[in-house]
Amino acid sequence: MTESSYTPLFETKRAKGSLIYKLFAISRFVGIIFIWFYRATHITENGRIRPVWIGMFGAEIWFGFYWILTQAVRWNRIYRRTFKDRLSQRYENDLPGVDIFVCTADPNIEPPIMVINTVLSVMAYDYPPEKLSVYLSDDAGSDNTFYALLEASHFAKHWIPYCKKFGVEPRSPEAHFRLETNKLEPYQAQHLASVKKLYQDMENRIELAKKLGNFSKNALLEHRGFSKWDTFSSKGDHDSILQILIDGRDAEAKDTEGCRLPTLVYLAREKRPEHFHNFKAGAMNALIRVSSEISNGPIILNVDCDMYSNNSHSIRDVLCFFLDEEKGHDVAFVQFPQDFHNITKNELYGGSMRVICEVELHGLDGYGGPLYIGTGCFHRRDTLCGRKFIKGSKFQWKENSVPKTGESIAELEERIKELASCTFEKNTQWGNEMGLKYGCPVEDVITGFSIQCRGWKSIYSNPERKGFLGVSGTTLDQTLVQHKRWSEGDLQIMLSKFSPIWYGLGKIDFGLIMGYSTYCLWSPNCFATLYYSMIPSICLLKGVSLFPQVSSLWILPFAYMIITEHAYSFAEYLWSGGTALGWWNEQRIWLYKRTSSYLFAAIDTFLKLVGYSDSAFVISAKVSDQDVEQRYEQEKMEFGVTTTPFFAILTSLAMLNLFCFIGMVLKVIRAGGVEFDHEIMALQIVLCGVLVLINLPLYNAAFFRKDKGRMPSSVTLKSVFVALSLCTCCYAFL
Ligand SMILES: O=c1ccn([C@@H]2O[C@H](COP(=O)(O)OP(=O)(O)O[C@H]3O[C@H](CO)[C@@H](O)[C@H](O)[C@H]3O)[C@@H](O)[C@H]2O)c(=O)[nH]1
Ligand SMILES: [Mn+2]
Repeated sequence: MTESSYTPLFETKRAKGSLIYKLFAISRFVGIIFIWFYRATHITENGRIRPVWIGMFGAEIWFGFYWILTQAVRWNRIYRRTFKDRLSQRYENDLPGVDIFVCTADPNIEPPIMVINTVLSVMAYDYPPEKLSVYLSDDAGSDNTFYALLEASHFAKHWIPYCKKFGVEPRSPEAHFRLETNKLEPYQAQHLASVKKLYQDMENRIELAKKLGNFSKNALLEHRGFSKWDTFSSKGDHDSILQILIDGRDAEAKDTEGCRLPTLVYLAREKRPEHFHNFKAGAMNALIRVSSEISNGPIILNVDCDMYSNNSHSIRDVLCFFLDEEKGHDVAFVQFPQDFHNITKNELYGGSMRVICEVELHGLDGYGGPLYIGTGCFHRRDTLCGRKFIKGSKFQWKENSVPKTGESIAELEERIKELASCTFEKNTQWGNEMGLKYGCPVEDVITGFSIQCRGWKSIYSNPERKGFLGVSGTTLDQTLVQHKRWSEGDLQIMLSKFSPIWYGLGKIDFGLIMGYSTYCLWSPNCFATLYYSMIPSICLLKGVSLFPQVSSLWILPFAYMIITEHAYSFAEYLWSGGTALGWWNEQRIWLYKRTSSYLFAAIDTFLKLVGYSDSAFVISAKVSDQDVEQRYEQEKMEFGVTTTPFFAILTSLAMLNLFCFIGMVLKVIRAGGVEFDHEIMALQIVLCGVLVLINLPLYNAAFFRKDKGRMPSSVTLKSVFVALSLCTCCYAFL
């Protein structure tokens, strides 16, 4: 193709209305300055500094500063559109190989049947099968998962042709079977029935094998793979197990229609108690090396085991970015949003992260690209392995290929198994300059950031039809645990050598630095939020005023900030596709995350800094009991666990606000309204009142509910005690 006839493979559009938004933001900035000015000039009373006011000032400085950071992701939003027909015209016969990595780590939390649904969905991409290779990393080294994958390798021979023949979406069997099927043509209905029957038989066999703890004689005889478990002692202590279940290069590997099949590989990297395994990052790096000897696809897609492909065209979408002749050369990775198939209408736990996906990531894209968020992300293999971007360089897609060695599959497996051993990375740059970085609970974010600092861009791909759908947490505890891991990991990045501020400066756009900082500073939000949700309420009880009185002009900036904050976030939430009640729920979960997850994340990060604690990767639950599931569907908040420290804090705070509010009301009644000055207390009454309102589901769970999801009475008792003591102490000393 000549330069002049260049037609792009994708287009980029800027969001409309950004001027209006900028004016609005400036007016809010002025509001912040007024509030700061008010605090600074009113902090003394009769020549003495009011200590409680210092805290208020501190909190307001933090909130103002943090709000400024969050502006970057709203200034400059962009949207992408791809032209897949042009891609086919130009590259159909030269498409690059794509290696797909699926990670799993625990067959109880992540049932094998769910894992293989994800695997099958990515095997059925609309892409030449001989260029597709799917790798499953199993950090549990579970023979159940292996067995399920073996079953999937057979079922794929029926499933893939079915998908392609009828062009079905999505291509995860379970998700497809969930769809309405009564409108199907008889011809497809017949095929569907038979493929469904095969699926159910397979599912039964997998279930049965798990129950009995052994595998059908056929499977054992047929597959030498099971012998690898002979030396297996536990999930943390075993040899590498590498099995090529379908060899895509083998001309015999065909589906029922005679078409080639994608390569399918099972890998359980070696684990030994004396070698730290680095969680998912370790698994990914082992996969990068092992795959480089089998298929060596220049593009790598990484998905969590619950994130099935919901759109069979995603690979083609992504290639429009990578292969664009003008703008594709510096693209390191293409990130899809994290979407979920089990979100309820008013998402009680804010699970969809709506505003992040629909607004903020588009904003980051405007400054050089979104974060790598660990799943639904396509990488350029070379970049992931540490290659720098050199300005002006153009990438040759055909470079990567695996030399033909003529070995048998078994010989190949035996030779490259070494790449997944515990000692392989010793004295290498893996986990550091090469592959995913180690030592951070959000390996994804820090890895993506360092790639961007090497001069690469990333792209946010958020087409109408969602690319991937996973499982969102179905209990409050799960949500808080997950956010603790994220906010802790992000804060660690902020304090590490790879801090967006000092490491990123000069390497990436300043807007992107601000964007990263909003996430990396999630956790420190806990302090200002805790202060603001406790002290004004206690002062209300005591009759100490912390805000300007209603008749003063100083009330204006406060009123303006409070009203615009909520009105804007409400509008933004609705634009992003949410419901009004969903927004209200979002406010609650915002408060809960900030006062529990973020607090523990900050404490643990501090302990880690002084060498007292190690951060772990607590795997998010993907299945739950039926009654828990039912309450989730009904959007009833789930509190029924005693073992979590989160609830004690949340309940204590809720009780504290309840007591302060009731105390205030009693005082007013007793004094007949004489001694109580509503004028100077108005904002505190509103604040405390809203905190009580937002906690209604919690009081309900603590005092009225009878089901298993209610607040354990031990937690309620403890919290009432803590709240009462806090009220009394503060009352005495403030
Ligand atoms: O030792 C481990 C731990 C986890 N995983 C896998 O990592 C994935 C993500 O784990 P999950 O518990 O589902 O975490 P989430 O909180 O849902 O994960 C988000 O956040 C993580 C970083 O904290 C990223 O790694 C994920 O990709 C991203 O989806 C799953 O497929 C796990 O099987 C491993 O392979 N090995
Ligand atoms: Mn997950």
